[in-house]
Amino acid sequence: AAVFNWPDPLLDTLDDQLYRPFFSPASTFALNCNPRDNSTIAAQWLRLAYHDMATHNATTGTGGMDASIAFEFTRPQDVGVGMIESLVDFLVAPNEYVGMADVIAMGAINAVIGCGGPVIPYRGGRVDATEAGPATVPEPQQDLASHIASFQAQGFNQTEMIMLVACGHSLGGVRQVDFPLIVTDDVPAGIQTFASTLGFDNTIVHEYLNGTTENVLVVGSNVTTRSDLRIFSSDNNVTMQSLASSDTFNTVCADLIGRMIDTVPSTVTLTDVIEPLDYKVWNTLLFPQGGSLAFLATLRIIHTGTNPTVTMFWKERTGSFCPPQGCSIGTFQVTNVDSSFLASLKGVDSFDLHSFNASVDLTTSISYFWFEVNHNDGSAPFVVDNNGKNYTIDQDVLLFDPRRSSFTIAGLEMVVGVKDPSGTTNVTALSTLTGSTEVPVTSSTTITFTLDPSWPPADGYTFYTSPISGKASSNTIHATVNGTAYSLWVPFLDAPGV
Ligand code: HEM
Repeated sequence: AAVFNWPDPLLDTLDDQLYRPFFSPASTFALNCNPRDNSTIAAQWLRLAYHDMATHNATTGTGGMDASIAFEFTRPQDVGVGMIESLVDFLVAPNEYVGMADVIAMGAINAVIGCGGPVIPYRGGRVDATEAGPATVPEPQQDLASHIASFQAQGFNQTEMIMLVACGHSLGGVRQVDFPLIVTDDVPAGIQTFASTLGFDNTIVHEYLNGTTENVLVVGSNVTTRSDLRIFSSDNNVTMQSLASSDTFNTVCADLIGRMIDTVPSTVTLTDVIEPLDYKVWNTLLFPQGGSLAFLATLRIIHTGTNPTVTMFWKERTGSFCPPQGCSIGTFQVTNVDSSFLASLKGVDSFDLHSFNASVDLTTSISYFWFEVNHNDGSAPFVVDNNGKNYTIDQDVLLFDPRRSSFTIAGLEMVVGVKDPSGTTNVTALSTLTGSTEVPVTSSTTITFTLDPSWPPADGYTFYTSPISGKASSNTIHATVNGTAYSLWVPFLDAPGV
């Protein structure tokens, strides 16, 4: 599993999106196999993911899961409201570190579990394309040889092609409005589903094998577009028969859909599989407050039923203030929060959030922190120290100040403190903006801060402010103070203790 060395914005964000409930649309909307457009959100998300991947060329190492689909919606093979609606579902999820391609991949695994299918391992780190890929999504009117060639190019052999199509077409169906030449007869609700069951299961296989299928790509009156029939029968049904066991079907689909979402350009390296972290440092904030530095931090621990006592320790940045074993403070609040559906399928039902609100000496400041978890059972306290590296605070010169900041209807009046009395520091933020269905879906803008007249200098800090758009999904603040460049990523604006 991926090792989390704090700070790691990519893993940090992906962990939140995977395992924090209702945090990301990509882990929420498709649950309960929720219906939409007479199909399901899950079916729409899975089709979107396949079409995004289908630009891959295994020989040249180009294309794959790269969100190039956002540039390709006008192509006939990508027709359907579900495609654009799925992208809209995901618009708020990317940030500076997590691209849309990672979100589409996350949508695919949540689509499958949302409809009762198997858990698929998730890796992150996909890189978004800046232009359309080749038009290589297979189409129903093409012949078998073209389909074999397409899947070969995407990295799947003929057997795997049969399996992947059966897995994908476990969900959803063909809409008459989009494919009138395929769905030639009127069908209820304008869609001919691939199988008689809604969920992710191998009913598609059984109904194909026992001749009861109504899959229009198998038995439709338009023989030219019977692509599923040509594909499924291309090895005399040997592969389809092998999928008659639902355990085999689930194992095969988890493997192949996993490979599908991990199909990326050869220049991209994905992370290891991201599992729920045993310990995650979360929502750290450092800012000047009434003659000291307020330091807020939360340690997220997988709930085990025991009630450990957690202590946070820290060391000063300069001089000596803390005792040799470090300054320390106990939790001010422990909250038990639910985990996401995916986390619960991995055996993690909830997390305990141990929150700290420390008052750090202003002059000696803080350089790093760590935790001791005491299970109160006579065993030695367990040290949580970022895998031996400690949790390092690299600077205290440029700080986001959540208490001086305020929310407005338009967004946020962000206030940052700069440890420089001159009042002439040039402070900017790079805001990552979401919410556009125009490509590129994620954009960024640079914002300039000005001296904040409502917050006079205090505690050695000068305060600067700027309105930040409500569409900013995260901000990185930049300032150069006395020749040194500082930057601070602000992924969240609130934390326990603010
Ligand atoms: C030769 C290969 C394939 C062809 C020709 C094909 C063709 C089609 C067509 C024509 C539709 C109807 C779309 C609509 O009406 O909105 C469809 C739906 C769908 N396809 Fe495929 N497909 C292929 C492979 C795959 C693969 C490999 C997957 C995923 C692993 C997949 C997943 C889906 C899903 C989930 C739907 C249902 C969408 C919905 O209900 O909104 N397809 N496919």
